[in-house]
Amino acid sequence: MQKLFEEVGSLDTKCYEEFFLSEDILMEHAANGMASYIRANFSNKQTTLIVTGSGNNGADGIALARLLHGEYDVSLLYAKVPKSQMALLQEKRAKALHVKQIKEFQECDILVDAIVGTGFSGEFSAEITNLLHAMNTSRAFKIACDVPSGLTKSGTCAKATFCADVTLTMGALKKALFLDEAKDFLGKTEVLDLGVSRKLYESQTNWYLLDMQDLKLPARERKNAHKGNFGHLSLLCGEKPGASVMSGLAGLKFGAGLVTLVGYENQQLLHIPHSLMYAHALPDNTTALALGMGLGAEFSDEELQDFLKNDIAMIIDADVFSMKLILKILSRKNIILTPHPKEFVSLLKITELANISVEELQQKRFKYVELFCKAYPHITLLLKGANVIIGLNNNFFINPHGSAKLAKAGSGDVLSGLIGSLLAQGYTPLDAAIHGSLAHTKLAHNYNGSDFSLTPEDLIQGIGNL
Ligand SMILES: NC(=O)C1=CN([C@@H]2O[C@H](COP(=O)(O)OP(=O)(O)OC[C@H]3O[C@@H](n4cnc5c(N)ncnc54)[C@H](O)[C@@H]3O)[C@@H](O)[C@H]2O)[C@@H](O)CC1
Ligand SMILES: Nc1ncnc2c1ncn2[C@@H]1O[C@H](COP(=O)(O)OP(=O)(O)O)[C@@H](O)[C@H]1O
Ligand SMILES: [K+]
Repeated sequence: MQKLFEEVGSLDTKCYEEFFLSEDILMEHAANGMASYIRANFSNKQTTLIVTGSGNNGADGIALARLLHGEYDVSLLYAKVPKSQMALLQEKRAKALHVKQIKEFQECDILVDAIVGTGFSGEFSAEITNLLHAMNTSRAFKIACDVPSGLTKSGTCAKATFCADVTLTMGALKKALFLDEAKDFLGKTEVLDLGVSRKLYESQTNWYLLDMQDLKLPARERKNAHKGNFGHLSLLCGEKPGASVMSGLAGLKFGAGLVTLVGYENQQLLHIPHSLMYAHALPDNTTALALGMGLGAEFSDEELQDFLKNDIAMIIDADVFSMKLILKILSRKNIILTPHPKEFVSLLKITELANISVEELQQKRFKYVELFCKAYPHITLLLKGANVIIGLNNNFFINPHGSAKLAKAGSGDVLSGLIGSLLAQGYTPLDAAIHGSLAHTKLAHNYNGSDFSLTPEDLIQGIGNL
């Protein structure tokens, strides 16, 4: 798990005030980190172009050009002339060493974007927009210095944004890098030290980035065990039974000892897989209940209220986010909600926390997750998306490991089954959400068919190889 920060200016200040480091030292380390990356990954026969802006991001780029000069065929292109004190100083040094400067974009092997960093706001001029277009269509390997130029602090992207293969970010990871919109521009990320180790540079935070290695699979350590030791997951089976069947199969495969679909009174099912049980009432030994997936309006309000009255741990998804009865359980401790953005917008409206569009939510995902978790501090919330956010009270976790392979109906049903299974097996709601989500994204990652072809059945099949 890695720490995430809203801003790193205060961390830089700590370096100046507590560790007596200067801005120059920090910048030299930033540039050196980028130079080391280039040396480790590319031969000095490859041409490098560094495109710089007027602020300190540009200054990082000019310092990098100086470090590589004499060793690599490196050119500097000023998208904007140096303006900040550090940029002017770096320009002076580069000039003294006769670092090559060019006036127009040229093809190269390694392209470094140091136009703007965390100081960017608004949109670029037509000139920089055109330049970014040329950079983005270049065949070069693309490196973003600190952040891809065009990404703002809040995580939204300018109309023209640099599209990096790798983002070498300074000091610590910024939250803005992990908003859904940034995912197409970021490439891989690496953190560069700024003259002190990352551990010392970083301070307290309540936002974390999940690593794939954090995944804790359900362990079957007990030898003298029976199915009753691994929980009983029950799932409401409604209008679209396929959804709960997929959840149920995922739950069984992920280790729940028993899985039962609970249908409504007049339900007529053609067939359900033989490994799932079927009932019309909630089995007494249920240890976790999953509801919402394909639910529809088949159960009456009274029936649903009876289910919700149970004190059992629950994972709630899909259709329930448009029902007012959800308000009755939001003070409970053992509940996980797993809305996608549209469902979360509905939940925010029902709870009267906000009346916003999906677009606004997507631009301010962090803010609205924090708002909900503050209002309902016992609920574990998992907001789906390209980067999943999981929140409980004042702690937040981002899972960035998913991919567009998962953008298909039924992926979310499998996720509900994975989380429900862990909940049934005794994981806390927060752990069930974190590890269920990590397993879900690992399943997509492990799938070796073509990206467009992943189905919920493939995800379920893959559980056996986790
Ligand atoms: N101590 C420090 O300040 C350190 C800073 N570092 C680097 O400095 C960066 C932050 O530097 P700055 O605060 O100077 O900010 P930036 O370099 O990100 O950008 C600010 C500059 O960009 C221009 N700008 C802003 N919006 C623009 C727009 N829409 N179109 C065109 N130009 C625009 C501004 O006029 C200003 O000159 C970080 O991202 C990082 O790369 C690192 O070297 C580490 C140390
Ligand atoms: N582009 C993407 N990148 C990563 N994960 C994605 C992407 N698109 C969808 N997902 C994941 O797939 C799942 C989709 O769930 P959901 O929208 O509820 O679908 P359904 O209800 O049809 O199963 C979520 O876990 C979501 O985070
Ligand atoms: K940049």
